[in-house]
This record gives sequence, structure tokens and C-alpha cells, in this order.
Amino acid sequence: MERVLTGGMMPLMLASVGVLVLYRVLARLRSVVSLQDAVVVITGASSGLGKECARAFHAAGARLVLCGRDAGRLQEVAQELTARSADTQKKTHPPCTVIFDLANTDTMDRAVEQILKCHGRVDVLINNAGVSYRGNILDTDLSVQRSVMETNYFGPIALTQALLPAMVKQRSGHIVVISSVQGKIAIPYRSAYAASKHATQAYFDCLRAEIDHYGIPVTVISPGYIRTNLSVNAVTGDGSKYGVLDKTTATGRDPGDVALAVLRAVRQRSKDVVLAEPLPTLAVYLRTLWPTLFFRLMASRAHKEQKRKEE
Ligand SMILES: NC(=O)C1=CN([C@@H]2O[C@H](COP(=O)(O)OP(=O)(O)OC[C@H]3O[C@@H](n4cnc5c(N)ncnc54)[C@H](OP(=O)(O)O)[C@@H]3O)[C@@H](O)[C@H]2O)C=CC1
Ligand SMILES: CCCCCCCCCCCCCCCC(=O)OCC(=O)COP(=O)(O)O
Repeated sequence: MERVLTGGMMPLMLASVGVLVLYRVLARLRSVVSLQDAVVVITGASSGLGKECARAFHAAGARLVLCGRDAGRLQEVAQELTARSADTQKKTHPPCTVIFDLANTDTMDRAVEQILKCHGRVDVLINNAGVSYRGNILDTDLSVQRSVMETNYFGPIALTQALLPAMVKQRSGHIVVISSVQGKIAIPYRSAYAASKHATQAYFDCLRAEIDHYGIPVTVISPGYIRTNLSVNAVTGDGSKYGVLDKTTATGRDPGDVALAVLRAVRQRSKDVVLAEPLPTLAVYLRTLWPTLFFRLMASRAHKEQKRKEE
């Protein structure tokens, strides 16, 4: 075996690694897009990852349109960024804010009107806003399954579809969506959330292919745990707020680092980016390559959690 490795396999393995490294270097060198003066719309910009994206894209010189439901908190973010402008070397712009609820698609046309009014165009749409869920399917109201889907799936796709004609007309633009590792693997007690993120992945994969010929890229970003208020703001099976900062969330990645990775993905026009630790990343591959083992692991995870709840 040793002889086979040193004789035949080793050069092949080294050559494969070499090709991979070369590919990565070339990918890095690919023309990166400047965001100076680009109009960037960010949903869920009042907190967590959205707020960090606002900071990162503002520092990169983008003209921001910050969206959310809470006018006060959005205004605070806008004021913080405007105050920062004096310290940066780049030319920066005071952000514009637009208030709307993504779960209420009836108000979408009005929201889009306001978004387009800010700077007359949109160069990058970052669909970031979202809500998570914790619950057992048996004890979950269908209305909760529906409401998570409204916020995480129907809201973002309605906004995307409403802004897309303007991008097609100007023959440029970029659609970004913050999905989750749970858009690629489904874990127990997250049905509403995982389903909404799987739907998101599918929709934006279709969109990527359909608008490719307009030169409008679509980037799906799938992070693992990030240190934000996502678990605190999550809904439970009866629609009430979960209200707990889970250990997995508290020990997650720094949202500022994730925002910089989002910025990089936009600059490089990446198509699909997983930003997770090795174990969740491995789980994504396992789901495709060895599904029976993946399902076994998920069932055991569910049993353990059920037992813990009963104790
Ligand atoms: N934190 C994590 O571990 C991970 C997060 N993600 C994804 O990152 C994205 C950002 O979440 P994160 O920053 O972590 O969580 P936060 O709870 O901190 O932020 C969620 C944001 O979404 C906005 N939002 C929620 N519901 C609505 C709605 N109906 N209409 C408009 N805006 C809404 C909130 O704004 P407001 O309440 O002010 O309206 C808030 O700004 C989500 O899509 C999430 O799924 C993905 C993987 C891991
Ligand atoms: C042969 C080796 C097998 C190794 C595979 C081990 C499988 C381990 C399972 C790992 C599951 C990881 C789940 C990660 C979930 C995640 O990162 O979600 C991100 C979020 O969106 C968080 O949202 P939440 O509301 O759930 O906090």
C-alpha cells in the first residue's frame, strides 16, 4: 500500500492539490467589483448581521438603503454611520431608511417605491432579514409554519421580484440572500425555519440561472451559527417569542466577521457560499453522499433533545 501511495498515488494527489490551489488563487484574482457609490439595499439592518453588513458596506463607500420594521432602531444605525463618515478615508454617504414588514407583502409596492426614491436605482439587494423558530412539529400551529415562511421566504422573494425589473432595465445589479446551513440540511425542531431556508435556496438557485444572461449575479450565503439575537427573537410552536440566547448562538461567529465575508462574496460575485465550522460543513456533504447516516444522526439528535426536555 505504501509503495502504491509513493509510486502512483502521491504525484496524482499533489497535482490535484496544486490544481485546487491554483484555482483558488485565480478565483481570488478574478476582477473584484468596487462598491464605491453603489446603491446597496439591506433588509433587517436594525440588528445582528444586517447591522454589521450596514457598517461594512458603508465603510466600503456604498450608498445604503436600510430596511426594517423598527424606525427608531434603524434611525440609530443610520445616525451611527453618518457620524462615522468623518473618520473614514473613503467617500461615504448618509444612509436612507425604509420601514416595512416583510411578512406583509401587500405593502411591498409602496416599500419598493420608497427604496427606489432614495437614490433612483438599486445595485445590490441584500435579503438579510429573517426569523428563526424552535418547536416540535406535533405542537406547532400551522399559522406559525406559515408566518415564518412569510418572513423568510415570501417577503424576500416579493421584494426581489419587485426590484428585479429595474435591475433588468439598467442591465446590472446583484441579488444576495442570507440563507443558512439549514437551507442545505434540516435539523430536528427547526421545521419552519429549515423549510423556509430550503425554499430560499431553491428559489434563488432558479433565479441565478434565469437572470444569468442579464449579467445579474445571485449570491446565496449559508452561515452557521452567528452571535446575534436570532434565537432570542425566534418564535415557538404557539407563536410566542422563544426569548432565550442559546449557547450555540452565543458561541457563534462574530457578526462583523460574517459581514466582511458577505462583502467579499459580493465583490467577487460568488454564487454559493457556506460560512460554517467544519462539522456543519461536513454534515452538508453527508446529507448528499450518505443520507442514511445523516438521517440516523438527526434522529439520535432528536431523541436526545426530547429526553433532555422530559427530564
Ligand atoms: N444568527 C445566526 O446564527 C444565523 C443567522 N442567519 C440568518 O441571518 C439573517 C439575520 O439574522 P440575525 O442578524 O442573526 O438575527 P436578528 O434577530 O438579530 O436580526 C433579524 C433582523 O431581521 C429583521 N426582521 C425580522 N422579521 C422581519 C419582518 N417581518 N420584516 C422586516 N424585517 C424583519 C429584524 O428587524 P426588526 O425586528 O427591527 O424589524 C432584524 O433586523 C437571518 O436571515 C438569519 O436566518 C443564518 C445563519 C445563522
Ligand atoms: C462521519 C462523520 C459525521 C459528521 C457529521 C456530524 C453531523 C453533525 C450535525 C451538525 C448539525 C449542525 C447544525 C448547524 C445549524 C446551523 O449552523 O444553523 C445556522 C442557523 O441558521 C442557526 O439558526 P438557529 O435558529 O437554529 O439557531
